Amino acid sequence: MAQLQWDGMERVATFAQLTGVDALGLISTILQAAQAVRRNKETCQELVQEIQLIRDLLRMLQDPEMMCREEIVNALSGLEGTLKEAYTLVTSCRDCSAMYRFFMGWKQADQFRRIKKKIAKHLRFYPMISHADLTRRLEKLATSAALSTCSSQDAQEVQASSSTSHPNPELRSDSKKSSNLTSLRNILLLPKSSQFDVQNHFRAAEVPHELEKGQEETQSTDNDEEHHQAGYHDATQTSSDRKSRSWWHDMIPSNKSADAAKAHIVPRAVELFTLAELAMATMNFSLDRKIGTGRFGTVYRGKLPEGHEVAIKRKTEDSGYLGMEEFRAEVTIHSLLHHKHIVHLIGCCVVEKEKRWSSLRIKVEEERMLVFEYMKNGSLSDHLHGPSTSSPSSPVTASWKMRIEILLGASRAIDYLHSYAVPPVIHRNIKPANILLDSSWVPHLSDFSLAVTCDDAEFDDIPIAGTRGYLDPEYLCTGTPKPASDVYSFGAVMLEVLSGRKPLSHWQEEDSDGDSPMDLVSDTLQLIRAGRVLDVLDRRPTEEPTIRQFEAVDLVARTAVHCLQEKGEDRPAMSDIVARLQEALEFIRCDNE
Ligand SMILES: Nc1ncnc2c1ncn2[C@@H]1O[C@H](COP(=O)(O)OP(=O)(O)OP(=O)(O)O)[C@@H](O)[C@H]1O
Repeated sequence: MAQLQWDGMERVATFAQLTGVDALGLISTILQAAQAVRRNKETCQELVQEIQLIRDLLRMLQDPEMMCREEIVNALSGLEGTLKEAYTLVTSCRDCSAMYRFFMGWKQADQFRRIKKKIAKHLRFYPMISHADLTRRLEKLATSAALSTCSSQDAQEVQASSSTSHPNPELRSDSKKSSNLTSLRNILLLPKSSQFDVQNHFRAAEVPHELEKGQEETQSTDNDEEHHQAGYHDATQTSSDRKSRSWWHDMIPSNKSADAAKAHIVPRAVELFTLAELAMATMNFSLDRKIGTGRFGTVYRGKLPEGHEVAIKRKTEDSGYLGMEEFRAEVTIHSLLHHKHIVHLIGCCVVEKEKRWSSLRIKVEEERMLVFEYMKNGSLSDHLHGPSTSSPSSPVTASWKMRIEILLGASRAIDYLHSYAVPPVIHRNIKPANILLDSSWVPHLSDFSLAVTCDDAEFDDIPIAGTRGYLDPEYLCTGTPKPASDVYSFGAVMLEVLSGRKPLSHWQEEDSDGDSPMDLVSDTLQLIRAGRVLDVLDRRPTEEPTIRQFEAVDLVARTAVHCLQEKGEDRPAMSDIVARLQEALEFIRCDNE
C-alpha cells in the first residue's frame, strides 16, 4: 500500500516538476465545480468525462522519459490555460438567471466547442501513452506470473496471502487475479495489428506467448460439442484454432492500426464469444427472445452468465449483409468509438455452418454475430410509430421535452463521430430505428454496419447505401458520402420527431421505384418555410403547445430546414445543431421551472 501511495506521489511530482502546473489539483477543482452546475448539465458532464481522461493520462505519465519527449510536452503545452478556461466555463453554468441565459446561451456553446477542441489536442497522444502504460503493466504481470509459477511454494504463498498484502496488487487475491486475467484476455483479443503501431514513438507491444495460448484454451465449453454435432463449426473453437487465430488477427486491416494510433481514444477490447455462449444466452435463439429484424439479420435479447443483458445481432449470408470485409469494418469502426450516446459493442462471434445442398454437396456458410449492450426501451421509431405509441406511458410519445432530449443526445453522438473521432466517421444510416433508448430513456446511436471513415480514400468502391426517406439527395447524385449527408438524414429525423410521421408512407417503402420518396420532407418544409409550424406538429404530446414549447419546437423546425438544404455546404455542422437543440431544451426547461 505504502508502495502504491509513493508511486502516485511520484507521478504527480514528475508531471508538476516537468511542467510547473498543478494540473491534477486544477482538475479536481473543476470536477467539484461541475457538481454544482444548474445549466448545460449534460455538456458539462461530457466536458468532465474528457477532463477525467486528461487526469488518467497524467497518471499514466509516470515515466520521466516519456515526459521528456518533445511531442508529448508540446501536446500538453497550454494545458493549464485550457483547464482554467474549463473551470471558468463550468462555474458560469451555475448561474441560472433568465438574463444570463439570454445573453450567454450561444456564447457558452461556442466556448464549450473551443475547449473540447483544445482538450482533444491535449489528448492526441493518449493511445500511445496508454499503450506504453499497458505494455508496462503486462510486463509487470507477466514477470509476476512467471515468478509465481517458477516455484509451487511461491504459488502457495501467493494463495495464502491472497486477500491480504501481496506487493503486486494484480496478484492480491485469486478473484482479483482471475478478473485481471479475464480483462487481459480481452485486451489481448485485440489483434496485434491494432495494438498501436507506434514504432516511431514507443516500442511495439509484445504479447506474452504463454498468455495467448492460455486465452485460447479457456474458450471451449461442454456445449460446443453439441454444436459441432449439429453441423456447426465455431470459428473461435479449438478445433479450428489456426483459422480462428488468423481470422481474428486479420480482423482489423493493418492500415487501420495507424488510425487507432491517431485516435485520441483507445479502441475498446472486443470480446470474442463462442456460439455456445451466445446460444445459451438466448435460449438457443428462441423466437420469444427475438427483438426485431433489420435488413442484415435478426436481433435477439440475451443474458450473459454474469447477468449482463445484451442484444445479439445475428447476421447470415442470406440476409444480404455484404461479407466479412464489411463485418470487419463495422467491428473496427465501432470498437474505436466511446461515447455515452453510442451503443457499446461488447463482442462478436463468427461461426461456420455446414448446409447440405444435395446428397453429395455440403455448403459451408459463415454466420457473424455482434453483441451489444441491451437497450431496454427499444428504438425511437418504436415509440413514434410502433405499438407502444398507443400506450400513454411512453414518455417519448407524450413529451416534447423527452423528444428534444433524445434529439440532443443523438446529435451529440453524431457530432462526436464527425468532429472528435479520429478518423472522422460518417454513419450513413441515421434514422429513428437506429436511435435506441436505455432503461433511463437515454438515447444511444446504433448500427454502424454502413459506417465509413472519412479517410476511406476510395469511396468509388463503396456502393451508395442508407435508408430511403433519410438519404441525402446530393450523396445519391455524387456517390460520395460526407458528414453533411448525416446532417441531412438527421434533419429528416427531426421532422419525423416533430410531426410523428414517417418520411415515407408504407406503400413508398414497399415500392422501391417510388419517384417521390421525400413526401414528408417536401410537405413539411413548405409549411415550416411559410411559418406554419403548428400545422406540422404531432398533437400527441399536447393539443396546444405552451409558448415555451412552441419556441422550442419552432427552433427545432428551423434547424431541420437548415439541415435539409439541397447542397451539403449550405447545411450546418453537427456542432451547431447540438447548440440549437441545447437551446431548445432550455426553452422547455423554463416551462417546467
Ligand atoms: N442493442 C439493442 N438493444 C435493444 N434493441 C435493439 C438493439 N439493437 C437493435 N435492436 C432492435 O432490433 C431492431 C432491428 O435492428 P437492426 O439494426 O438489425 O435493424 P434496423 O436498424 O431496424 O434496420 P436496418 O439494419 O435494416 O437499417 C431495431 O429496430 C431495434 O428495435
